[in-house]
Amino acid sequence: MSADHAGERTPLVDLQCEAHTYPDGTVGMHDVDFSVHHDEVVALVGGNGAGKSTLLEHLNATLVPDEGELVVGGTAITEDNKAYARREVGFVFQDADTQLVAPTVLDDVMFGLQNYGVSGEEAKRRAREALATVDAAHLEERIPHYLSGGEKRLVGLAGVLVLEPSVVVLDEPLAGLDPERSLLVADRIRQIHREGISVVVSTHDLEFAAEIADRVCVMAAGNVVGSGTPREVFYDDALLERANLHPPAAVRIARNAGLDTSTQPVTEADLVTLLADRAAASGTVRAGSLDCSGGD
Ligand SMILES: Nc1ncnc2c1ncn2[C@@H]1O[C@H](COP(=O)(O)OP(=O)(O)OP(=O)(O)O)[C@@H](O)[C@H]1O
Repeated sequence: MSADHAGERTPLVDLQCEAHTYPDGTVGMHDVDFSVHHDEVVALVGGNGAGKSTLLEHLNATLVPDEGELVVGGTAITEDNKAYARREVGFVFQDADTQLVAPTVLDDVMFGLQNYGVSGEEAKRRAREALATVDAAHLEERIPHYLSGGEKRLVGLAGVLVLEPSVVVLDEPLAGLDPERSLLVADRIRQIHREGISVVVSTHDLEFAAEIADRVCVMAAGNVVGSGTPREVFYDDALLERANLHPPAAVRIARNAGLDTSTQPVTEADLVTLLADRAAASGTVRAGSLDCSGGD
């Protein structure tokens, strides 16, 4: 959906945080007003220490504001109903070890379901289904602790999806993943979105953000300093500079090659289309003969 219309509907998650101060006195974020709406993928971008993880961890009440409020599905979250926030907002941590607790992968994915009273056989069936969704069915008998970083991330995602949350939050989902697994995670995010689950990801990979996001929020020094569609954000040089970010490759290549960027290409597929159109216009290449396997 268009980010411009995002504010017209009741958000799934609505966070107002005047400040979050860590025990050592560091202010992790301040003056943040952040919502997640139905049917959207939001990418949170920003330099190291900008406050992305701090913000994400507020979305399911892992962290709470010094002053402010978290509202999930219209319900204000307090000490007493944090479990509701955790169920509605599934969190895939960057450090997957924090969420893998059981002796085998299958047990681990079943764990949350069993906590909610789902019986053994039913929990097993649903856990297997969730593992298959993230292409990790072959790992079910493995010991979580010994999985590779990328495998842990996929199993963590299965453990979240199996609980059928309304929002999935992923902190740096591509960190440490090989290119094949990165494409798989991007695909899974699109699939989760198609199934009606909203997604929030933090990432340093702006190409990935351009590929998957409906809305990009830019953080700097603990604050959300700008947001918009990928095109709006990735052609806003002043905003990117403020957050110490460089535009995604498609933007840089289009500019460096002196292409007409009035269509604001932000993805590889956009760039290929622009090149194909230009080649067709100059009569050198038949339109459509260039291909881009990365796009959808
Ligand atoms: N547990 C903590 N105790 C003290 N300070 C913290 C803690 N966690 C984060 N911070 C600080 O809060 C600020 C925001 O950190 P955060 O991890 O949210 O940033 P980030 O944008 O996710 O960074 P990165 O991209 O490097 O992961 C930083 O100054 C960081 O040092």
